[in-house]
Amino acid sequence: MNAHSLARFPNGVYSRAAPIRSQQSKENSIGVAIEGHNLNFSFASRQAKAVPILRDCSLRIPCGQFWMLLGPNGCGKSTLLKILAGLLNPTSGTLYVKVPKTFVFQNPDHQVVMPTVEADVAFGLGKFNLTRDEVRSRVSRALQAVGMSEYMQRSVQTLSGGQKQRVAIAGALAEACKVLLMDELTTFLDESDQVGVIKAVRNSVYTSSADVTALWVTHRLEELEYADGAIYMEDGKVVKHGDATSIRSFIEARQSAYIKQINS
Ligand SMILES: Nc1ncnc2c1ncn2[C@@H]1O[C@H](COP(=O)(O)OP(=O)(O)OP(=O)(O)O)[C@@H](O)[C@H]1O
Repeated sequence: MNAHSLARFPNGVYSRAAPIRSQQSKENSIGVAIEGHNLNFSFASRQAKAVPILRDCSLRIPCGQFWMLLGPNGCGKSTLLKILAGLLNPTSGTLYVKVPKTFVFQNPDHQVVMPTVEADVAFGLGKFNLTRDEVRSRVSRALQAVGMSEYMQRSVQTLSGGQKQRVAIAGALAEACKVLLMDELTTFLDESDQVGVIKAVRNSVYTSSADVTALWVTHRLEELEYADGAIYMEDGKVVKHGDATSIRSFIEARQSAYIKQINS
């Protein structure tokens, strides 16, 4: 079994992620963590008709950066993220995602499964044949990256939602994950936990020697201040793709045009 195809699933165990059956790019461009071209995805309706969800989505995210994926409800953000994670297969298109990759679930209780923080972060390391010292060292570096070093011996039941999210991210980092895919992690968190998680991700990307890349789905425009780049989707399509500042201006202009339109 390829350890890199493993993802933690809601049943509380590691399971094999669905393989990406789309054609992988032949040249995995150096310096690129995620690259997709003309990705399409449809669900089958009850009448067995294909309902298009993603249409010709193309994106390119460089290694070692923190990117965000934004767009209105139902535009296809989670579907695209699941395709990048290998949890769904695109109907057509080409895709390259660096491995190991980890999909971090919105509800940390689906991912943080061991009794203590230390045991949970070490949970996925069994398959690597590491010495006890190597395991300790990986766990300690991962917890440091997410600002949770002092929680090593804590029971996970005593952690807040945001702290659990950070432990889930540390688990991925300990396994030398290269791409973190995160779906609206801050939705159910209070403001200080939200900032804690987002800073932990940013710190993991910037301080890691392993060239970690993160893609973060969010509804919150203000979170763009932490991002290097962003992708904006509408109605199953990637409408704009670029640096975080220009995407923010683009979305604000679109929102004010919409408000003018409904007020006129
Ligand atoms: N299993 C499914 N069967 C049929 N349609 C689905 C399924 N899952 C999602 N969809 C539809 O696909 C579209 C995109 O959903 P998706 O969850 O990707 O959007 P989203 O942008 O992440 O939305 P939100 O911001 O509300 O979480 C929506 O219209 C949704 O109803």
